[in-house]
Amino acid sequence: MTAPSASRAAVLVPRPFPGPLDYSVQGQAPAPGTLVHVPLGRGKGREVVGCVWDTPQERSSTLAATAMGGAVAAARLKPLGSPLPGVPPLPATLRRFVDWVADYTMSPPGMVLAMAVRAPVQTPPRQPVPGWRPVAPEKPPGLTGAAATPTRLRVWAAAGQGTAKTVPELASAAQCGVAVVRGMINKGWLVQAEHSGAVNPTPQPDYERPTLSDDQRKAASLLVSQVDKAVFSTTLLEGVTGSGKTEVYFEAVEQALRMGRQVLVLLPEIALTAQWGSRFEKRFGCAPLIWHSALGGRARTDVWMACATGQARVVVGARSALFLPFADLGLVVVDEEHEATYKQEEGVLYHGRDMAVVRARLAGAPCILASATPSLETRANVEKGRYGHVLLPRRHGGALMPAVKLINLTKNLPAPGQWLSQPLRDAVSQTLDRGEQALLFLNRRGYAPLTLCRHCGYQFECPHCSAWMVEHKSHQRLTCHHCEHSEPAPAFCPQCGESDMLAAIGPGVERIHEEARRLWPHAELLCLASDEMKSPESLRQAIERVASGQTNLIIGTQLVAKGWHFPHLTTVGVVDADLGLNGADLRAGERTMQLLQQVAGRAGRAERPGTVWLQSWDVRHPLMQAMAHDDMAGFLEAEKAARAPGFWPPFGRLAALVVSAPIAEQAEEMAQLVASVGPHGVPGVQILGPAPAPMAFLRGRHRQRLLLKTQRSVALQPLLRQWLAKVAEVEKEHSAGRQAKSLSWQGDVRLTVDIDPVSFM
Ligand SMILES: Nc1ncnc2c1ncn2[C@@H]1O[C@H](COP(=O)(O)OP(=O)(O)OP(=O)(O)O)[C@@H](O)[C@H]1O
Ligand SMILES: [Zn+2]
Repeated sequence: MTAPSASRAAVLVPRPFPGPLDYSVQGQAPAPGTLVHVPLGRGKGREVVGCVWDTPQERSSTLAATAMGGAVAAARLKPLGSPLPGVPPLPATLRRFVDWVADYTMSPPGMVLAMAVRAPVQTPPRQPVPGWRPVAPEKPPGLTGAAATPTRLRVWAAAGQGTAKTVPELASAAQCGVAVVRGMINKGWLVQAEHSGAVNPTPQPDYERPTLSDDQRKAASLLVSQVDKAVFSTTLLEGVTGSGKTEVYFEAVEQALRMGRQVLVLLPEIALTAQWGSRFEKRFGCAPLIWHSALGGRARTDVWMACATGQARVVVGARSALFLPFADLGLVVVDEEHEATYKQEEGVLYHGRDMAVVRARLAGAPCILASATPSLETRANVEKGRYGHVLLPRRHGGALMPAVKLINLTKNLPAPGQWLSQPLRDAVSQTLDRGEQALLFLNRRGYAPLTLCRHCGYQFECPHCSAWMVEHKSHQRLTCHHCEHSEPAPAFCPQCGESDMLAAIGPGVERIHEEARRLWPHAELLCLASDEMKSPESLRQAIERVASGQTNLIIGTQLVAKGWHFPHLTTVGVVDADLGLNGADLRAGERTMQLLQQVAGRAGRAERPGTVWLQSWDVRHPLMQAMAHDDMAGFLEAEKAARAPGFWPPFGRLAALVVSAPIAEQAEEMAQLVASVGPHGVPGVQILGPAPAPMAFLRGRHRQRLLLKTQRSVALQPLLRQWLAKVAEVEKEHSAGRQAKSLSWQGDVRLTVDIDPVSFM
């Protein structure tokens, strides 16, 4: 170990530079991880908050050397500013994670750092308040015999756990009044210590433990032993819908709590945190800390600080919670690991599930991936022996898996302008008659996906995207689902001027709602779609109404297919089971299967068995057959067999390159040029494209796509780095030569690189 140079410090700043910048330091450099103000650029007073970074030797040798080339003469260095007051340094495990994510996703490390430090930079931490700790490790003489009441002993134990706690925190942890705690302070048994100022709940490991079934106990004991070992491992917790996966991984959470370590649980959607939080509360006696982008600045900084000081015990959140500065992470859980929403599609393009595994590895902690329909990627890792595997084959409490029935739409065609076939109508009517709940599922928001002029054929398209405008009847507007564009519902055709010929084509969830209201006027209807649920609170109330049986007919989009527990629901009707099967997406089949399984899994979770009806135009499709015969294994084998020969994931790796520009020719020309300098003729490597992207026009930009596909044995990032370096070289030559006729080098042409793409738009 060499002492850090007294004259300079490397600081990573939240800007797209290739690596940290050097600053001059008077005396001893602050420790790596310290957040400091630093001047940036030429102008006076331009300052940002950066993070003191490690020397290249201290970083992993496997990382590409990202230091800014060529040392700047010491005399020309700008001086390091003051540290951010009250903010603990970023732990080394988080700094290594930032480096790792940057390296893997090929993003500037400063942009990854930005995600990790935004909270305390935007909202400074609270002033510390007094907290309390035990006066000594041993119980004081006064706290013995009759004076050692169970309540006092609980307070004593709580005070000794983790960091200092406020009086209300101790009272809550020991389930007693504040007077007991105050009394102990007066006796001198507790002494003052610094506390962050925010009140953090203390979950109790055995607040209310369920009795696990044999299957559940077996699965749980393996997960608990992983936590106990306190080393990195990854385990897939696979269990059919309603098998109690949550209860099982709660046992692992309990173990981490007992060991005094921190737990991170990732959910694929903010919407799920409320129901998850109340389950957690029932099990552990208090709410978890919640982290997601909709949180206010103060709340974010409180959670951030609680993670850094070790006071946060359990944090549940969206993928961005991976970048919280946990002091002592002892377990990472990724619930519904197969969900595509784990992929961040803007800024740093990372996959939350994969990065969760990396985060756990760097922290030396076990990772649990939970799902009823694990991704093929995760299954492949299980097959290779990289991930462990535990299975819950049955539903909890003897509930049966729902029966699946296919409705052939070619033979049961609904009347024009209607979407529910007779068999489905009958099934719903009978369900309502029995006093049970039914769900009609259509994964399409709005009223109708297309508005058409029947006179001239004009289609209402988004002016900024290659997409139809979706009618939203409730707001009387046409809206693009790919950008912010929205306009009032038209009164006449802009092309031919006809006013009575505009027609809504196809159904959205609002239209099914309308049809259902006509068919079952006495039903208690509820529409569960993101457009209706404006706040987490309105969603929570809606879920509660369904769960408690206050509604008996639910119309919903993918929002209802999540991990909800609806005990009264027995009939699920999927209005368009084929939706999502077509298109350019590599995982279209797999994804549709997961969604259908997930929505089917809401049915029959309690005493009464469930039935799922799938309306399809193609009942012979392998997926419909697999659904009807409960043969997911067969379906997955077929999926794998289709992907293996071409080395598609998980058998090979992909990177997508998207070139976009305001003018179509610009994007085309640049894409051709990118392709021309690509790694052609390299064994195990294939370049596909360029071709116009399926969304050839998006938010006002024309898009061309290329795919780099490699076999597993090929290192993808180095190949891509060389490729991009060549692109930059050619770009330089062109701009030096000022080739005026080349459009690509003028204006706003962008190239984005997406490693392991999930979206194929
Ligand atoms: N051992 C148990 N004791 C009591 N209740 C249980 C037990 N196991 C599961 N349950 C209950 O059964 C229901 C289903 O469990 P849970 O939601 O954990 O299943 P899941 O596998 O996560 O389902 P999904 O994949 O559909 O989200 C919940 O209401 C849960 O509280
Ligand atoms: Zn648009």
